[in-house]
Amino acid sequence: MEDGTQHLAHCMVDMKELSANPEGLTAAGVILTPKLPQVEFSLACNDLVASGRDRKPNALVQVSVIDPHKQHLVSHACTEIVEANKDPLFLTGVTFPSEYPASPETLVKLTVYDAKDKSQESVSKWLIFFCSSLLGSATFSVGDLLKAKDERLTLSLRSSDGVCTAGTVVVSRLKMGEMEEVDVDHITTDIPSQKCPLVCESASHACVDRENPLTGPVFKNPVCKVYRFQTVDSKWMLVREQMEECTLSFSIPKQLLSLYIQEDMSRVQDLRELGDLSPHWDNLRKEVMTRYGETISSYQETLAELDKVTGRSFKPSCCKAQKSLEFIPINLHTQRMRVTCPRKTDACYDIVTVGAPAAHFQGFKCGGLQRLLSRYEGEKKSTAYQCIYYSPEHTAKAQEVLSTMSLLQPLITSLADQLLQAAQERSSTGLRDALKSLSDKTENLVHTLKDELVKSALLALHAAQPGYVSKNQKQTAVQGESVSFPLKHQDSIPHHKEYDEEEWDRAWANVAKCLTCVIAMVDKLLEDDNSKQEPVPEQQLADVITSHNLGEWREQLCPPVTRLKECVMEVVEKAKKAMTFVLLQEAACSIPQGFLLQQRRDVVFSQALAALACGFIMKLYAGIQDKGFLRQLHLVGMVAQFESLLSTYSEEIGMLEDMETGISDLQRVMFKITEAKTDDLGDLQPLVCGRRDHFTVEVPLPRLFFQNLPEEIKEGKPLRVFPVLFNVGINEQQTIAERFGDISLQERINQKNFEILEAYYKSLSEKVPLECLPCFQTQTDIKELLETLGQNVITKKRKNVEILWIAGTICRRLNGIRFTSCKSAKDRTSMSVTLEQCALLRDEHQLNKDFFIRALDCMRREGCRIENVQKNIRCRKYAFNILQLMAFPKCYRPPEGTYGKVDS
Ligand SMILES: O=P(O)(O)O[C@H]1[C@H](O)[C@@H](O)[C@H](O)[C@H](O)[C@@H]1OP(=O)(O)O
Repeated sequence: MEDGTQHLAHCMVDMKELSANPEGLTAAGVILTPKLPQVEFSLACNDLVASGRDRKPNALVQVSVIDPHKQHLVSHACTEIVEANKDPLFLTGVTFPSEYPASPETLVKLTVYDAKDKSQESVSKWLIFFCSSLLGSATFSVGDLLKAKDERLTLSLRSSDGVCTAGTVVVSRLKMGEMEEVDVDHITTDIPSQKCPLVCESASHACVDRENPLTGPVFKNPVCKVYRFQTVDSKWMLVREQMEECTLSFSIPKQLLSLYIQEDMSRVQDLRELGDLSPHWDNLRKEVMTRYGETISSYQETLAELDKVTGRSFKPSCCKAQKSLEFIPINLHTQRMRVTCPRKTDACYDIVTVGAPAAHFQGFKCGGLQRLLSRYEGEKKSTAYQCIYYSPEHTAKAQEVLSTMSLLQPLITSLADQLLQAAQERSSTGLRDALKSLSDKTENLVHTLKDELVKSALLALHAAQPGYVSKNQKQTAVQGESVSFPLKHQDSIPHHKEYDEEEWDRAWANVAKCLTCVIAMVDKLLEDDNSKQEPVPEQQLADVITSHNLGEWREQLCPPVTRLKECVMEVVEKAKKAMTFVLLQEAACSIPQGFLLQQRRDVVFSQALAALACGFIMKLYAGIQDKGFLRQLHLVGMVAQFESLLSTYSEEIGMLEDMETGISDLQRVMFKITEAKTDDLGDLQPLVCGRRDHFTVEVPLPRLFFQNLPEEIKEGKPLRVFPVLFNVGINEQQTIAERFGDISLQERINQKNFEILEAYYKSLSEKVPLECLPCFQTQTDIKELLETLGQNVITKKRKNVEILWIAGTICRRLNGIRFTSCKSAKDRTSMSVTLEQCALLRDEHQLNKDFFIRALDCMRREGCRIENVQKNIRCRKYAFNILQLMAFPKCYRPPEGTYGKVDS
């Protein structure tokens, strides 16, 4: 028998081997299907003989693979312990993912142990082998199983001396998606709820993959687990968990960092272009530029560090406070539960798990973003003695005006050129079309420029130039706010002429006038063209000919179009300076705090966006053939529901405050679907563009999939997401918060996000027929669920996890993206994900109630989440102690033996 250390070592080798072929993808073409697990089987034993005569064994099977090259055993999987049963039937199955180099020759060794007594469960699973006695073992090849009748093998278990038979082990192949209804009582057991191990019969040997073929180029290193559980009517359901990493963990933050750098560099450039400023403003500008420079070089350093990281696609929890990785989300994984039930189509339930998007490196001593930002706004207002105070709304408006102008100006120029091109070609339709677009865009621009903020900022900028003296030497009013800094007349500098307040109105009105001239000219040309086509008397015909001789269309149209372009250029330049001046105020009065806060916000947003993009793509791939879903997506958008289990005590308050802002900032994100140039992996990577106030994530799809999308999506319609966050703390810290502290943060978050969710549902039901939503067995009306949620968020009830359950259910019913989070998405998150999975099996797949706790324990003991813990801390134990667990709601407590102190 191998000792525990060997088991552990083998297990780690195993993990390495599993990730050896990280891509798991076939070559280019329409590739996106990683090969799915092909060989999966369940185990049961019969007639086991325990050492003590009167005892029935507590059996577990340890599954090892004999490595043909190295000729040694590699631990592969382990079942749960079935207590006091000589004919145990194990719920945890065995799977060989396609990445595992299994072949028909692969030899599998099954070793059955007797865990003696229940107290042994309090030690780690891997140590159980130390204190267990070996009952017997059997070996078979994968080929034997595939060839066997009904793909089932019954093998004799040999005792350690190889002489006696210690019972039998039954190996039954499992096939997802190929389950027939089978009568299940040809193996007798002592426990009525444990019947036949035969859960799957297939008509054909070919494993048909009924999952969506598009599983994606961004998901990596799958970990799979299979189980079988009994339904209320004594049938068997087959369940597979698949957990994957996401390459977006790194690629989105890296793209964002480049965009932040680019944005800040262009801010610096804009500030330079403000021209001469009086010494006071010039000094502030220099200081602000220095700060931008510091941010830029810090981000460049981080980016360089990240570029050095290769081959990793997740950040383990132990690196959460590492500076160079602060933009990377913690422990980001996707998890899919697939369920096969007799006579039913398979169902999949997806969830994204991620550590709280928060500035772990910067720490939480002074709280998190939500608190820091509001405190900072207050302070800024009262201490902005050096500069002009603009409200956050004004600053946001200035950013918006800048973005709009940077989009519209080049567009107007190119539409003006298109108009001239159409004139050159004498194309009436071309002229009309180009004119229509040109008018629309120019009107939009004029509308943007008419904003009072532009006008008042121009006045403020004028006053900030060297030698300015105001009419009455009095403080200048800036849009209802007063300039708290007295603008002094500087004698040494020549005086400006008085500021002409009407000048700006004339400037933007000129743009409108130029457009009117262009429209009039196009009308005239088209009218002339029309009349030329009508039969006309001789004299009039001569006039038409003469008028045409006056010049070609292009020549006639050129002067007003050129004037329009010049006017647009002129106003945009002025407005850009004005808005840059507003942003200078914002930056100047916030030195250094504002810059530090912006960096914190960038960090948190980066983690949140990586998680969101991962969830969006997972959802999109899964729903790519679902017309209702696609319709909902482009007509309204998708809910992204974050469940958080942070406590409102100590440093987790700060985490939650960071998370709240990070998630809310996701409202500034849109998605666009594009057609990939090729099906190569590189061309299928999402692309982020935009700036802090508005980012777009472009998701390329292979041609085949892109072509079948609704026209609106193909045309590049921006797709919205509605992020919502619900938090309920569950641990001992939350107990303290509830007894002696303050849980108002949690209450406020839940209330606010409930309102967002409610508003989303309202708009969804107005725009999309509710038949577009997925069907569920539990057909409680969504409205009713919302009402219950609404009541729960206002009810004072300790650790009211029902809020999370109902919010999660609503999200699934609304076809949204589910996220679960805690500090590191390792321990509490694992409890929640497994609970949610079992609740879905109970509510949607008639899981037998006697199997609920067993299923939950199996998943927590042997499932993907314990592998997640292993990946993070290289130890298979949830980091809870007994005292902590006593404070947990019961259903969040892991089974004995799976938790404890983690040796680092
Ligand atoms: O995954 P988490 O629940 O955030 O992990 C916590 C765990 O809940 C807690 O009991 C333990 O003391 C640690 O703080 C874990 O956080 P880590 O971030 O250290 O994994």
